Amino acid sequence: MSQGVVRAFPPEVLEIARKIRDMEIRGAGRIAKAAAEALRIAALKYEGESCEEFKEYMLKVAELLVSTRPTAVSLPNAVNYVVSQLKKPGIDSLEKARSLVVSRASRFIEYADQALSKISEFGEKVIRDGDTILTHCNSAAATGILVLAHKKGKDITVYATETRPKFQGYITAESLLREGVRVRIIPESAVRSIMKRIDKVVVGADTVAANGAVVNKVGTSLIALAARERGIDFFVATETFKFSPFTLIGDIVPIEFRAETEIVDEEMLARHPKLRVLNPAFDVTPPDFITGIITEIGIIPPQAASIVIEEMYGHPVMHESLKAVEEDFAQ
Ligand SMILES: O=C(COP(=O)(O)O)[C@H](O)[C@H](O)COP(=O)(O)O
Repeated sequence: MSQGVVRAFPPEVLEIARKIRDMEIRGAGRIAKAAAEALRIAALKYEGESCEEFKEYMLKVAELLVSTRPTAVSLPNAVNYVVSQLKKPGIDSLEKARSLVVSRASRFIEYADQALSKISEFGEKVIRDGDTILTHCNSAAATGILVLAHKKGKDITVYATETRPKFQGYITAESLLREGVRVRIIPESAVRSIMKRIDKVVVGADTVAANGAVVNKVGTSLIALAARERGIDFFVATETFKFSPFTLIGDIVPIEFRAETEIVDEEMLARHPKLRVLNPAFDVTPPDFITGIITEIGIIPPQAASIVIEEMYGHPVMHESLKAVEEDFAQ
């Protein structure tokens, strides 16, 4: 690799990174697609002439994107998919390297869109006419299922949690209302008391670990607990690129902790200098609480997560390139 100074990133790339960090682009699937798009733009806008410098520059862009939010594995998975093959032998000209990045980014985005439609089709089958369904936060994968069930003429009612502190439940409610779905918003604290009205739960995922545990918006695991208490089916809707190859070798999924001021205002913090606020953005739902994971390749039991990961990514110990790219990002 050249030791030259890495070029400035295009403003569009910096803007996408900022939007992901500030949650203007949010939700694990959208984050992954935005990262792929940022890599595509970075490749197209590269103005140098050296293949080696291009590779170094792309790895730096990749590193910037991966650093924006820590929990959703869709982000490093998308980035790895787009840039990891730059390390393969034979990528020895700038044009080859650039077209590799552009074509893989486009392919990822196309795959992600198709995956969402397939998830809707598989997931719609678990929804019955007359069902009342609880969802949490805002998940494109979960919402797609509910919209398709409604479009197929099933009379459903959706309970959407507010999802404090960022109120993503409002986004869910509005997108369902636009499609004509009947919606009730509830505070998360009401979940257990309304569970008697619920026929099934459908939520999204940020990461699926090799043991089938699902990392999603904080509060998901409490909803799963309340559903289990009543024997209510709990489904997770997710693309397979949210399955984490890193957990196959024991890596822990990092949980994002966000600013104290999302929970308590500056004035209260100033009045009580000893007060500390914990604001975890995600939590972990154990596999035993999950009825099925609805993916674009079918509905799988959570216990099959490691098989899916090996099929999709190979075993990381056998497949050094994935780890090598990850280490590059960490430098
Ligand atoms: O937890 C969240 C979003 O959290 P945040 O708002 O903090 O990003 C969503 O349930 C998953 O990302 C899945 O969403 P999708 O199915 O759209 O990928």
